[in-house]
Amino acid sequence: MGSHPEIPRFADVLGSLGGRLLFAVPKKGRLQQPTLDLLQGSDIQFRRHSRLDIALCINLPIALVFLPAADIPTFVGEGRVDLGITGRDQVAEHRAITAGEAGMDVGVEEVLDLGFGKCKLQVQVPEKGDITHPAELVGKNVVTSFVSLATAYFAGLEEHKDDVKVTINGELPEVKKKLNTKIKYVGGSVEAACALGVADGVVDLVESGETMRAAGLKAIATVVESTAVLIKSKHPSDSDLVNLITSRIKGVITAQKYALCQYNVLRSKLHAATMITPGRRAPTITSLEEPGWVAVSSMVLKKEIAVVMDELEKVGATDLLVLDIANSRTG
Ligand SMILES: Nc1ncnc2c1ncn2[C@@H]1O[C@H](COP(=O)(O)OP(=O)(O)OP(=O)(O)O)[C@@H](O)[C@H]1O
Ligand SMILES: O=P(O)(O)OC[C@H]1O[C@H](OP(=O)(O)OP(=O)(O)O)[C@H](O)[C@@H]1O
Repeated sequence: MGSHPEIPRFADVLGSLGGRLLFAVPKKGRLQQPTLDLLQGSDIQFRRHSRLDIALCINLPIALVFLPAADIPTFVGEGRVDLGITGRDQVAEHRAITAGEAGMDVGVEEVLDLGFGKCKLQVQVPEKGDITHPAELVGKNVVTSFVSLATAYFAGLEEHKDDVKVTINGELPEVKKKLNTKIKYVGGSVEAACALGVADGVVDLVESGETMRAAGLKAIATVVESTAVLIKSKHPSDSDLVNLITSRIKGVITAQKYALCQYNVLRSKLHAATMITPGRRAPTITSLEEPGWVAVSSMVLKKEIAVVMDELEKVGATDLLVLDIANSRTG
């Protein structure tokens, strides 16, 4: 028999944490890579053994725990894990679950919107069918992976059948009685349920809409709009470290969103130019050796950069440069 190299076990690593802050990150799926990129940008260094779902950070007293995105709000909500990254849809589902269980507290606070993983949880029905409004699904079969959110949503519809504007962005309708609508759980490929005759409608995530259209479905209402979020437990083990990680992640996100725009302009045109580039707090202005001229440097949203450059040229700015920001700390 060959000898096996020593493979650390999850329980052993967990038992030897020595007061480290636990930070849950998605172990797979669409949120994993952008989350790992964010950790790298925040200089949270770690080494992960293959197959092991826990990794100790090398340069901070943190341990990363790799968990399914759907389970992260539960672990953070229970308070054993201090921080987590998951979708707002998953946090909303956790809220809907805990709202339905007497004495259970949601236990989770959203700290930061991370901007990636943008999608919508939508009510969808067959494109060629008669249903055009979610209230028409009341009493019928609805299939979803988000059972508690869908239950709360249809409870709202059943209570206010005539109210066409029932949405639960933020507000959760109370589930007071047994629903007439039959909500069934499936773990994936939700979009197939209507074609397979299992559902009259589904509640599923939509990003580009390709999956929905390929399944012959159309969206008729939005239950939750989602992006990835940083969440924390209500009583983290080390609030200072939570604040440090939050600042680092915030710095990386700001750096991704903004570029630094630099240009030269006549002082007489400075007012017009700085109206175009007001900066986050204020632009930095320095005098040039050439009389009457100033140099301006200002943070500009990346998505607006082309229009900003067009406008700057129109007011006479020259020597325009746009520089990437590697990292940032702003107020
Ligand atoms: N098409 C999408 N576009 C953008 N974000 C998405 C999309 N689908 C899911 N998400 C986000 O990613 C989160 C995790 O979904 P994903 O399907 O990647 O998870 P998973 O852990 O691999 O689960 P599953 O095994 O059920 O697919 C969702 O809760 C949502 O916030
Ligand atoms: O609007 P689109 O860009 O097409 O994305 C939406 C699809 O993405 C997710 O599924 P995923 O691909 O993660 O597979 P799953 O069905 O196994 O969850 C979601 O559940 C939708 O099916």
